[in-house]
Amino acid sequence: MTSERVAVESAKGVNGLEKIILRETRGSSAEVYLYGGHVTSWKNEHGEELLFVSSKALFKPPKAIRGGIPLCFPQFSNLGPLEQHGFARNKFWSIDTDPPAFPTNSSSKAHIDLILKPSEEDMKIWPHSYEFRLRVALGPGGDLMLTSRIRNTNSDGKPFTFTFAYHTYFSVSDISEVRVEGLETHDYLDNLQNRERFTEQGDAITFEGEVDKIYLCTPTKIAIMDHEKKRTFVLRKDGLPDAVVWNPWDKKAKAMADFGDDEYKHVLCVEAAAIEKPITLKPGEEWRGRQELSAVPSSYCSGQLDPQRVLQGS
Ligand SMILES: O=P(O)(O)OC[C@H]1O[C@@H](O)[C@H](O)[C@@H](O)[C@@H]1O
Repeated sequence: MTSERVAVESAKGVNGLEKIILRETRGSSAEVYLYGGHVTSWKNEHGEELLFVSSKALFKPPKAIRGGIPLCFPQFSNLGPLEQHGFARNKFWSIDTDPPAFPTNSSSKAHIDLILKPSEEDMKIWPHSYEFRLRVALGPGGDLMLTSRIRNTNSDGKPFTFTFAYHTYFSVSDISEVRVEGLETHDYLDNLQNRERFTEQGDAITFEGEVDKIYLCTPTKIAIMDHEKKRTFVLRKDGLPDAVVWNPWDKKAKAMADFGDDEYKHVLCVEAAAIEKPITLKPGEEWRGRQELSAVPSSYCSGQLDPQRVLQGS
């Protein structure tokens, strides 16, 4: 059927890297690179890009792509012996042609299933056998849904432990006009202060400088309000108690070779994550972590929008 072909298409991306394009009938789209199992584009039905990818992103293994949605697994940041953010984001994933049934009753044709399994070389670095299945799906309204299923397939009876994050780079008009609702009053570990624990004060989070915080035990819904664009991103998550908020600001931006000097103004990372309490799986056990993003027009102007309605609405 033609509609089937339009919904999921394979194409060559930057530097000839293979990518999958998902299209929904109303016009929204998404792109996923097999390199990293990495979502690099999410556009609404008007063709507007909702994710940030740096103009300096390299698209060259072994460097992870700067922007979109890198997957941090099996280690978030440098919280362990592995390379920063683990290795899933710089491995080549495969298309999973026969994924086990999904419990979600998504009717969307615009989805792709990817799988990552370790090679013998990989097992020298992390001596565990696993199957990491990722489903990327576009809902009828243009929502972007990512579901990760990670299974321990060790045959030596050993459990393994990991931390995880969907390192989502949201495209924003001007970081100083953005506020995040849903994390206020929550405890966080401040990566800029030796991961010391603090409690967030105030009504909402706004940005005036570098931020790198791991919010703990956060609600399932977080709103990112872009006043200038009159757009609100709603992040819904399941199985992912923590939420990282990161913006490198000017100094760190300049220090990153694959990030433009002024690009920090147009990006905010809010990352659904499982960090504080690492996940342990025994052989045969599976963990699931889901992140769903939607972008809704917001008419926030002089307090017109009640953020609670955004957070509590369906
Ligand atoms: O440059 P990387 O490895 O992609 O990491 C970017 C940032 O990712 C964030 O998630 C971390 O909290 C930051 O500490 C880190 O700097």
